[in-house]
Amino acid sequence: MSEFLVDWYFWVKSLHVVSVIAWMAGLFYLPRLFVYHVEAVAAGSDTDTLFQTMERRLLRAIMNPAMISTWVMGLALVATPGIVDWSMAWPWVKAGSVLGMTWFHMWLAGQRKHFVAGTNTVSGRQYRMMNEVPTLLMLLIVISVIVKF
Ligand code: HEM
Repeated sequence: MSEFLVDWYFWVKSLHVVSVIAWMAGLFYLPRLFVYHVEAVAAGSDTDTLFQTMERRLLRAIMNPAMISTWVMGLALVATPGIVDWSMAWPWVKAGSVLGMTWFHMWLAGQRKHFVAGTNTVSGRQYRMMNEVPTLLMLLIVISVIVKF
């Protein structure tokens, strides 16, 4: 198994980065959709239904598969011999940050359900502020994995 992971290292890492790009696109875009949904759309209108469809498809067709693939490829890289040195700080910073990113994904999925049920209480301003969470975590993750402090 170790030999297999070493042989496929660059392919696995390429798929990891491609999955990350798709996941991050959704993590940045879905809160923006929520901002417009809460500020400009009347509950029960045709536009409300349209936004709910866009949000459901973005989450189910892009973000969920991309998150799973990011995790699977990332854990395969962790299991590849010689890649992660747990005595350094960067793997811990990255691990904490990806757990934070996964929590943010789950939070967005929960908010989508609130829009469907008509029970959303989060304002457009709060969604704008939450939109900074993936930006900060992405900075931490990319610096960790490239600078390797
Ligand atoms: C979800 C769990 C994740 C795990 C377990 C994971 C793990 C890893 C590991 C072990 C590497 C290999 C490092 C190396 O080859 O030296 C890596 C590479 C990389 N990861 Fe992740 N990662 C995850 C999520 C993410 C996320 C969310 C991002 C971006 C926001 C990200 C961005 C990258 C990048 C850009 C690289 C390539 C770095 C390089 O080759 O220099 N990863 N990841």
